Order: sequence, then C-alpha cells, then structure tokens
Amino acid sequence: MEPTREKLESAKALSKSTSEALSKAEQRASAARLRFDEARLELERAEADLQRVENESTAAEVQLKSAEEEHSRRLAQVRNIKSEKEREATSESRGKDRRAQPAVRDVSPLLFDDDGRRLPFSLPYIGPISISTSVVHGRGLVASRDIEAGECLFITRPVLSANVPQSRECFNRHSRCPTRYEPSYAGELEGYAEDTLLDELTCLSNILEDEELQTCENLDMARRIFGAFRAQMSSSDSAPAVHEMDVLLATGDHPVNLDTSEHYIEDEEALGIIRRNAFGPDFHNFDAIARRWTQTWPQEECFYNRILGVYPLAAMINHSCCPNAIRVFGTVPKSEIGTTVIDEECTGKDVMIVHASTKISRGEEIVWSYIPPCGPVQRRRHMLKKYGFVCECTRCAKELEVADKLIPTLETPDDQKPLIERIELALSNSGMPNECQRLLRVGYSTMYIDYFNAALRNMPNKNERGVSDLLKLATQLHFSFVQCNNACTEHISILHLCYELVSITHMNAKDGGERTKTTNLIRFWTEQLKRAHMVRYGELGHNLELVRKAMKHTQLVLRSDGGFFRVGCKFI
Ligand SMILES: C[S@@+](CC[C@H](N)C(=O)[O-])C[C@H]1O[C@@H](n2cnc3c(N)ncnc32)[C@H](O)[C@@H]1O
Repeated sequence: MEPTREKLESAKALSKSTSEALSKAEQRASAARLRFDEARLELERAEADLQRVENESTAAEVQLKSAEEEHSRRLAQVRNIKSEKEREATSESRGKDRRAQPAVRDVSPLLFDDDGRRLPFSLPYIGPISISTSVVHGRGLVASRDIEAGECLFITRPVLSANVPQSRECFNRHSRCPTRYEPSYAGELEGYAEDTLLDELTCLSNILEDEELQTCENLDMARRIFGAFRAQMSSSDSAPAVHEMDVLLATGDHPVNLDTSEHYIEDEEALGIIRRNAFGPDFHNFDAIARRWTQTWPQEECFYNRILGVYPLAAMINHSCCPNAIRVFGTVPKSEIGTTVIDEECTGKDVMIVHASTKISRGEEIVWSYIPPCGPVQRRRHMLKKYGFVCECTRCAKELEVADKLIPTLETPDDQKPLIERIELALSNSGMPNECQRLLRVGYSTMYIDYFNAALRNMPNKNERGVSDLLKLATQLHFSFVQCNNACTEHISILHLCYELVSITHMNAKDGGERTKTTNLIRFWTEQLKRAHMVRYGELGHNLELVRKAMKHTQLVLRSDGGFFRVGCKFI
C-alpha cells in the first residue's frame, strides 16, 4: 500500500513540475513570438523606408539631371549669344572668307524647320574632324578634339544626286509588272539610281570636254567634282590632307588644278567609286521603296528627296559594327530673306548631317556602319562582301567567339517555341558574359521586334504580367543597342515600345505605391528617349521642344509602311 502511495505522490509531483515547465516554455515561446512579430514589423517598416528613400533618390536624381541639363542649356545659350556677338564684331574684318566663319556646333534643328532659332549657317559645315592618311584602313576621318555624344561632326550636300522623280520614272519604265512587287526590284532600283549618278558624271565630263557647254559656274563645279573623284581614287599617301579636304568637299576658294586628261573616268571604274561613295535614304531601304513604288503611292508623301547621293567627305569614313557616328538626311528650311542668318544659298538644299553616337576622344577614328547594324555576324559579313573586306571590329570578334555556342541550341527542328523565347532560354543557360549576350541580341533585333508586335496583338486586354515580361525583354534589348553605340531606327523603335509598355503599366497601376514605381519608370524611359534622339539628331536632348519634334518625326517614320514598328502612344 505504502509504496503505491509514494509512487502516486511522486507521479503527481512530476506532473506538476512538468506542467510548470510546460507553461514556462509556453510563456517563453509566446514572448519569442511577440519579439519575432515585432522584429518582422520593424523589418517591414525598414523595407518600406528603404523603398521610399530609393524612390526619393531616383526622383532626386532625375530632378538633378534635368536641373543640370537646364543649366548647361542656359550656359550654351549664353555662350551662343556671346560667340554670335564676337562673330558679328569680327565678321567684317574677315571679309568674304566663308571658311573662316566660326563653327556652329549644332545645326540639327534645321531638320525640323525650327523657325524660333536663328543660326549663322552656310554649307558645308565642318565640325571637329580632319582627314588622316594613317588610320588602320588607309585614309579616314579622325576627331580633332574630344567630342560629346550627339555633337554634329559635319553637314554636306551630295556632289551627285539620283533624285526621286528621275529614279521613280526609271524604275516604273523598267519594272516588268509595276503593280506587283518582286524581290529583285530592290536590287534593280539601286542599280537604276547608280546609273543615274553615272549619267550625271558623264554630263559633267561633257562640260569639261565641250567649250560651248561651259559657263564659269558649271566649269568650276565640274572640275571640283572630278577632283573629288580623283581624290577618292588616289592612294592614301598621294595628296596632302588639307588640300584633299577642299577637293573632297567640292568647295574651297582656290581653283582646282585639273589636268585636262583627268576628267575622263572609265564607266566601270566610275561605277566602282559610285558604289563605295553613294549613300541612300536614312530610314528606308531599297526593298521598302520598291515595294511602295509598285503601289499607287502619291509622290507628295515621300519624305526623302533622293535615292542615292555621292558625298565624298562622308565616303572617307571607314566601317565598324560598333560605330561612333550616325548620319541623317534633311532639307535646310526656307526662310524669309533679311530675318534670318541662314545663308540664302542653303535653303531648300538636301543635306547629310553626321553626328557622334557616343563620346569620341581626340585623335580617335570616326567610324560608322556601312550596313544595317542589326544582323548577326554571319549576315553582316555577307553584306560587307560588296565592299571587298572582312570586318574585324571588336563586336565581330566577340560575336564569332560565342555565336557557335548558341546556334546549335537554336536549331532543334521539332522545337515549336518562338525563336525569341528559344534565344532567351539558350542565352540564360549559356553562361556567357552579359556583354556577349547583348552583342548577340542585337543580331536578332528584327525578330525581337516581330515578336513584340505579335505579343502586343495577341494581348487584347494587356494584362499586367504579360506587359511587364515584354518590358523586361525590351529593356534588355535597349541595353544591347547601347552596348553597340547604335542609335539606329530599330533602337529608337524599341525605346518607343518601352515607353508604350510603361504607359500601359501606368494605366493598370492601381494604388499609390505602384503608381510611384511606374512614374519613375516613365521618367527613366523619357530620359532614354531624349538621349537617343540627342544622339540621332545632335544636341536636341537639351531642348524638350526639339525632342518633341524629333519624336514626332520618328513616330511618323516608324508608323509608315516602310518603318519598323507601329507605335500608338503619345510622348511625354
Ligand atoms: C568608303 S572607303 C573608306 C575610305 C578608305 N579607307 C580610303 O582610304 O579611301 C571604303 C573602303 O575602305 C576600306 N575599309 C573601310 N572600313 C574597313 C574595315 N572595317 N576593314 C577593312 N577595310 C575597310 C575598304 O577597302 C573599303 O572598300
């Protein structure tokens, strides 16, 4: 009996101490839970604070940037006024020497017929460049000082020109069935334009041969143009660079001494020079033009004047797939005589305007891409065969190094996934450095654009997930273009697309936090668009009004049938 009671007592004691321990443990656990909840709250508060600080700092950065821009714009204005006054003061002493006129750094607004800004301007405009006979590939242009992205390098007129009416007439006369487009028409159109240039050269040769055709003006012009052709043909070390510059520009005040036997150039040789020296319209390729011309398409809707032009100075520029310069074409606006300083002789003239597409250091060579820079390396090499060389720029070398790694993954025959999704998957599994991935992406950009078009079409209610996935992809492509210094049409259309996608996100954003995020995104993409337009059209980025005009201009082009992308949003 006794031992049983003892056992009972000790069991009771044990149970009591166990339940005391349990309740203590529960107390500790609930205190710990309390501390954990407090810590979590604290963390959430800290995260929210961090987000707010980040948002504020982005907004502050944007504000600071626009303040800096405003400041440098004002400074530039003040400097312009000052240097204009200095120019006025010294212009008399300079007499009629046009080449001595002080440099105007940017005349790009001329492209947009900006009546508000008066510029002392005459053609050609030569910026911070000079001809060098000792670059890697023979002769070339080099920067004569440090140059900022978007700065104007030079503006010239064509010395020979195949204009739209002539070329169109020739095209319609020769096309076998002008109402139905055939792929060969694009090549034919280019050929007709080249023949037109050859005819122009023959006319000039006739002037030099036949005294009855000669007037003071056309004789001098004919001599200069032949001089420019001769300069192109001469070997790199034959002519002194300064004199060559005058000849190449078909300008300058001293007469060109041309041996009478020098004005004759064999057709085949001349055609060869024309092919290396002629430049076509900016946003359009021959395929797009030929396609249009087989439809009833009014002449007035044409926003380029010429199919091909010969620009000897521009033809001094060597090729790179990672260019640092870009060209656009425009017409110098007409202006009332007496109210503007634009040289009367320049108005209505067709010009090529060349800008820096990135920073260029003094002495660095000016290079641009001879072909659309958006194809993969193999296609670019194929297209460059026409120019008789194999490009060995850093982009080509890097792409060749990694392309083989990617291509086998893309060639799975039974893979039904769209190409871009396969490319992205292959890239993310490739282990390649970001830089190489970006270079490869630019090669496929036309397909990316098709993919974006199709994705937007198939997304009628524009759901948030789909839009943000597209935006991520478009952002990658934007940075890829930046990596190659390309301010090409495809790049601008990608920026327009990003802007459109962000606007959709903004419309979809419900609460305040989401709206702040998308407002910051809109600011970011507005900056990117401004910068790209600045690079494409010169220092426009400093003036919002001109950016708006530039955007309207590219929007018009991108929306046209020949453009790359149709954009629907309004900007800024
Ligand atoms: C329009 S010209 C450029 C000026 C030329 N360097 C000169 O001395 O007259 C084009 C020619 O320059 C050469 N060239 C230009 N870019 C090149 C490159 N990246 N690699 C090799 N040769 C190049 C090729 O011979 C090409 O046919």
